[in-house]
Amino acid sequence: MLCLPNYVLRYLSVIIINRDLFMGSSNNDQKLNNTNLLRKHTWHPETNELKRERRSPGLPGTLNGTVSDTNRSDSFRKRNYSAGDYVISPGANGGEGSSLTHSWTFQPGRHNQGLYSNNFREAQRQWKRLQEWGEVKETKKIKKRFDRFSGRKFINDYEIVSEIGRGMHGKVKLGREVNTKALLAIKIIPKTERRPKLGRANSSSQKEKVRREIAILKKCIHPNVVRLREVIDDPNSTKVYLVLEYMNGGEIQWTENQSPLLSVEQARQYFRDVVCGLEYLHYQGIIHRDIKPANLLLSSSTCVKISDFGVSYIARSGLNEENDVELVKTVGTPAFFAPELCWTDLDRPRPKISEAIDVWALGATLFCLLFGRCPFQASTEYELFDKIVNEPLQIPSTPEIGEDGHDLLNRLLSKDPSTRITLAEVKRHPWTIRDMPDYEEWIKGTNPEASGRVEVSNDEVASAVSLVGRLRKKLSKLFRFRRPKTQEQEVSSSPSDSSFRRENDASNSSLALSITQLSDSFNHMSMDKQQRDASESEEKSGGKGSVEEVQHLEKPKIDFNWDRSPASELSDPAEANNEDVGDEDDYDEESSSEDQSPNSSKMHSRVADYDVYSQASMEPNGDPMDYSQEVDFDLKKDQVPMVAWRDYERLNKSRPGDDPEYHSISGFLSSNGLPSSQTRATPSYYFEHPMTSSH
Ligand SMILES: Nc1ncnc2c1ncn2[C@@H]1O[C@H](COP(=O)(O)OP(=O)(O)OP(=O)(O)O)[C@@H](O)[C@H]1O
Repeated sequence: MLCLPNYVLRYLSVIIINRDLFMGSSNNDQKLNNTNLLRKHTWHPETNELKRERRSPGLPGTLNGTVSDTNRSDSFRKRNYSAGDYVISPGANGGEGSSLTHSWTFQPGRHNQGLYSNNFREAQRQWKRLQEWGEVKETKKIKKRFDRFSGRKFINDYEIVSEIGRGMHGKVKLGREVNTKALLAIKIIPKTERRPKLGRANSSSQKEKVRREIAILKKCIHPNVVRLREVIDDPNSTKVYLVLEYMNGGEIQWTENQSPLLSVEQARQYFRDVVCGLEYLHYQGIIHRDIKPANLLLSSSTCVKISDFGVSYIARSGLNEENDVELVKTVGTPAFFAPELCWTDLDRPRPKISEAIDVWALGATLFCLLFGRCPFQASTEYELFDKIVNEPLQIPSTPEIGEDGHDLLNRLLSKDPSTRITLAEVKRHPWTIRDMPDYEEWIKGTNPEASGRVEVSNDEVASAVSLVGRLRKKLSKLFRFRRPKTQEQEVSSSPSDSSFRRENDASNSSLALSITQLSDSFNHMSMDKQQRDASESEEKSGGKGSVEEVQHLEKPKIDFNWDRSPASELSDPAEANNEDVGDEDDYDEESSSEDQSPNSSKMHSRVADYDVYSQASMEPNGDPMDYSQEVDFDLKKDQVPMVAWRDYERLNKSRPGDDPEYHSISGFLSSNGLPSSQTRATPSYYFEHPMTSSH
């Protein structure tokens, strides 16, 4: 009989089992299932469309049974529909309000190979490729470009493809390296918190967070730690750009209505990866302090990597010798806090805080992955802390994790950090190594000592990000909003104005104007609202004081100064179609290095951008729109209608109803014939339109 090697047999069985995936099927239902089986899908409420999600398929074979969906609520639909790693769309067979019932039995597919044969080797192969990146690249200059014909946006060597997600402090974009076409994640973090909000870190802690994250990522190079490729930190920019390895599986999806989404085998596999990453970090003297499923990202080979080092602790002289007060700070996520962090008992000494807090959080994370809920739950933080410290751990009976599973969880979630299991012990625990063909090889291959120790010094943390000087910030704002001089502005002066002059160059009259112009611009932005408020308060008070306020806020005259076409301004002909642009939403915050010259004609287009936004983009109630989160890029003169159109569409969508203002814009743009990126109307057309010029 013909003897075939094991791997060939495995591939053959995968092909036979999944023949419909490979050969197609005439049955529509089957096709639907197959499509859904290949990728996780997300329902997009705005378009009522199913879209393929960035997340890679997980490990088939995790769910046997029926998944049904019958007239689920809207809020439920907005979340991903998940069934194991597969998603059923409510819109797939009929759109809004339809019901859909599907059942199937999963079969092991090609993605389960890693699971049974240990994905460690694949992860290592992938890791080798990443190592070709070498040292983290540090770039001190940022150049942003927008190709108006294709609508493509670029930051240095990367094209911005889409947005992956947003965190508390920044956002993450999917980027594509222009030369290699490799996908990367670009994390954009403000160097300082712009508008500190209640419950948000203040400016200095934000700076510290960014610095720590960069300093750690620069040094920590490990297959289970998200890899940093480049830091783009332009001193003239208020943001820092971290170019990271793209984790196309996204965050681990582990729960739906408090039910687990992962099989025990998947949870175990992910757990092993986190143990390796964490062991490496501890070896390097780093306590992560925020281990939880949301900070664990999946790569294409379903290898899990630790991310988000914003609250990590960096020991100066090895973890064992430290007993820093810094460690006592309760940073991280309460549900994953170790008992020693929740200590409220004044009669008993608080146990020493060490890297064991990460081991607890790892236990809590494993609990989440296995059972779809946190080990301790409460409605208030106080109650939660009390439970974490005093309540015995209850391990659910399903799914069945065996005695060794119970033992491991009990030891990970030991209330006393001195008896808590260590990571070295975890790696040899029977539950961890179950199913591993050669666990000794794994333990040897993942020994952190092999990678050598790196040190992250305080100096490195302190110098991880260049700060934007106050002066620079002022200048960048000034040039962004600077508008052509008027006689009135020439003679105006204010205390801030003169102090600014003293600080810099008294002879520079154009700079002397700047603060007035700047504040004028800001006033202009909020003018309509203030006018309304002022007249309201005048009405209420019946007095005259508020009238002065209104007069003070008189609308500045719009004067476009676009003698030259943007393309002709570019010195490099190759760049003729690629204009320099601000970042997606940093339009009102920063300009790139080359825009700093007051003589730059790009500056004028920025002035125009501002005016366009302040005029064209009011909320229907008259409030100026907050473009800090919305603007995709700076406008140039012939893009104005296009952006306005897009805004119209967006507003109109989100506000159905009859708003004449927006319908008027719509009519105007449609009559212009090309309500798309091809529109070639100029801003003057736009402002001559009776509706828009009436503002
Ligand atoms: N390298 C990456 N590859 C793919 N997705 C990523 C990557 N880094 C972050 N993400 C995703 O981008 C989103 C935002 O990430 P970010 O770290 O800014 O937010 P966060 O995890 O909520 O952090 P924070 O606690 O700082 O707010 C998250 O959904 C995260 O999963």
